[in-house]
Amino acid sequence: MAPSVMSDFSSSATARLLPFRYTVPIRAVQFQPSVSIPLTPLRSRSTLSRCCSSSAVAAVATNTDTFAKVIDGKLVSKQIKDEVAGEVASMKEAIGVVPGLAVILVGSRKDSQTYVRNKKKACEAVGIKSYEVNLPEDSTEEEVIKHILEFNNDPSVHGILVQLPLPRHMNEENILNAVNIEKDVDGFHPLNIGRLAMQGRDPLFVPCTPKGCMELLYRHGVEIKGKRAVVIGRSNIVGMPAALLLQKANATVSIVHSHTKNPEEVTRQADIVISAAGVANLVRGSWIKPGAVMIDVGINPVDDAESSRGYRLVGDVCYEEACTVASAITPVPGGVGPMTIAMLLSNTLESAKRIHNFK
Ligand SMILES: Nc1nc(=O)c2c([nH]1)NC[C@@H]1CN(c3ccc(C(=O)N[C@@H](CCC(=O)O)C(=O)O)cc3)C=[N+]21
Repeated sequence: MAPSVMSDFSSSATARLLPFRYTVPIRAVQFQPSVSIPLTPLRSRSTLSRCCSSSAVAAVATNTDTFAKVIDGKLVSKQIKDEVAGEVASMKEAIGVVPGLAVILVGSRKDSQTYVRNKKKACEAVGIKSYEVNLPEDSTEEEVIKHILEFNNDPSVHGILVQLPLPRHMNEENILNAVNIEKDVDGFHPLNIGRLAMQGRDPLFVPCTPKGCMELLYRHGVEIKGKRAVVIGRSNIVGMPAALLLQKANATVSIVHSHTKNPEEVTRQADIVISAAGVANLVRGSWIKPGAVMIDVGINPVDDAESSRGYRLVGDVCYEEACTVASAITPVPGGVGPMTIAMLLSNTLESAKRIHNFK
């Protein structure tokens, strides 16, 4: 039997994905101490198959009594996409405006191409028009900025996304600064991030991945106010904005990073963990407070001869161990990843509504 899936989602329309006021207590589970677990991340295939193989997960998953609930990001993202599709349709009917998203991809990284293709598909599925520019790896910063400025001035474009990472010779800051903040659906412009960090100010857009994490917490009735939260990682696009959002939601927040002396001990204090470290199986069972809620942002490829791609994706959290300690957990894949795309669509719709003053 598969782990139980949390399904107490709100049916709220995209009423702009505000925090829900009600809470549904997450059932605490019995702590099963794990014995002498090394703190070093598990990287080798042999260790991985011992710790976090999918067959091990399936075997343990038959015991649903002591098992964390699975926070199904794929399901929630589907729900959000349906909500967005409904609003896109009514906007088109009412004022004849179709939201538009422009995506700029520089270079030919396979993973970036896949992400961009998935974003385009997701746009199509909800009725958002997508525009794509592909530039060669050796383009200049000026060429990229030229396209950004064109999209800034194009009234049919409501959101602009520059796929990251950019080629090494480009200055990311210069490029992201060129995006009109009114169309910055990624929320990466320093003005948007700055407003996110300030009391009493609100950004026009919140970065998609951390927003997706918060949305999963809200839609599963996880109480955040007054809780201890730990964010692992401090990147501009995930860790740092995630910590700011948790703080805005009145959690007491710590950030664990590569120079933290006692990451395990700090993480074990947390009622809510958002992990965005990019290290496969970094967070072991012993790092987790019994009953904690685990949001796993990591998407780490590990070799897997049995998979057709030759690899499979695992999170930062050792899923199989966490399942016996945490009260709820996001899987990888199927957790935060699909939410990132859903939030991008939601931000693009929000932008079109704001620009056209459509309520
Ligand atoms: N300007 C910019 N904005 C971004 O939002 C952005 C970016 N650059 N660069 C790369 C990262 C990564 N990212 C993901 C989006 C969806 C999944 C996703 O849907 N993953 C699925 C499937 C993964 C698979 O099977 O390949 C899952 O986790 O279930 C993952 C990762 C957006 N990013």
